[in-house]
Amino acid sequence: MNIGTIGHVDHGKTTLTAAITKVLASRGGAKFTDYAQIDKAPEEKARGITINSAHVEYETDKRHYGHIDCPGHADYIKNMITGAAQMDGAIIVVSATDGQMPQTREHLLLARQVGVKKLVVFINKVDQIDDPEMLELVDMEIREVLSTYSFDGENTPIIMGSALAALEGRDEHIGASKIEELVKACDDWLDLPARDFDKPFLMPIEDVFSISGRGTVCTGRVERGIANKGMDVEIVGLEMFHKELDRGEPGDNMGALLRGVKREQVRRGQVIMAPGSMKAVKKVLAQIYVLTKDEGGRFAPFMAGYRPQLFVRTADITVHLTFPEGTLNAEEKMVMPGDNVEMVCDLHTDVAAEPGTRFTLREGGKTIGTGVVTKILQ
Ligand SMILES: Nc1nc2c(ncn2[C@@H]2O[C@H](COP(=O)(O)OP(=O)(O)OP(=O)(O)O)[C@@H](O)[C@H]2O)c(=O)[nH]1
Ligand SMILES: [Mg+2]
Repeated sequence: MNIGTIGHVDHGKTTLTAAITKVLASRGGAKFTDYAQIDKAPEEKARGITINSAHVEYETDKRHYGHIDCPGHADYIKNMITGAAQMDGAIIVVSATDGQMPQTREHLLLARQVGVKKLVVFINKVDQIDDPEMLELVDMEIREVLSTYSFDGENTPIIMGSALAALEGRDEHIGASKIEELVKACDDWLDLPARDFDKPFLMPIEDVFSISGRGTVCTGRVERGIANKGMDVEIVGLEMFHKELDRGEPGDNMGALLRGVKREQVRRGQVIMAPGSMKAVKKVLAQIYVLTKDEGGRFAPFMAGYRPQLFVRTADITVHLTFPEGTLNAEEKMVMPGDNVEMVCDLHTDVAAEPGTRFTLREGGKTIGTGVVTKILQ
């Protein structure tokens, strides 16, 4: 299972990550990774965007975790939107001295939008708080914020401790024992993601051939689900047909022979999928990260009405971008390189998509942004 630490700057995400590896290393479930090793994360290239992030791994009695920690706010934004390291669940770190802060909320919102269903809260730096009532207040406040962003504020486990104490091997009652509690809460509360194998079948069409006397063959790489010979499939934008597919699994490159389908009816960019598993959409709401010029993006800002190309799987569609209804000063509002912004995407042709579908935006052959669908509008 993939998780990560998220939360406001300086609240202790990296210290906590190091502390988890230290505590679990003491019983053989991890290799201790010190603070300095985590924060000196190697640069990673993800879809042309540089994301600085560190990955550590550890094992509990129940599960194996891959854990991501990013060094900065911008890296979290990019990571969540691109899904460079997908999080199936997260640990939100909140310093007891500050309580929830703007980036606490921003990370919660993004986590929600990219499909993280459950979180565990670690209230950190309790070594600096003498007043127990203060901790109660932080507890109440964070439960309220969780509910605001549609998480289960009432039942989400909240653990209070000190990552630094755990890392330094002192004050067991707020240190190591709280890390044990945190890890146990992750095991018990966070749900394992559905495996790609168990999801409905979907294959983006890369190429189309026609074999005379037999029919039309579409090739592509299976994104998820299993295809079995003879099963019914739907081609988005086409009606349902009864087709013959050989078994295909996620990751397989395959060709699907579609009898009765004409060459002209299918094209690159469409998807073949389990009937009814996804809809063809024309208009969606999306969270978009706009690349900076150093990341190869635009030099100048853009405004509502901007029309880049949207790339999703094998499809390439012109998109018309506007601000959501109710945006203040939408006429004059500018989107700057480096911004994280919510926009309405009006697609020139429809495409198979659902909340969580990721895409990139390109203009004149260069990637200028990356996004994730948060809502289907039409
Ligand atoms: N007193 C105290 N200080 C802590 C605790 N945990 C972390 N710190 C300190 O808080 C500061 C920030 O900790 P980091 O772990 O770097 O915080 P971060 O959330 O990773 O920060 P960014 O990655 O920059 O957003 C450091 O000086 C830590 O030593 C704690 O439990 N108690
Ligand atoms: Mg950090």
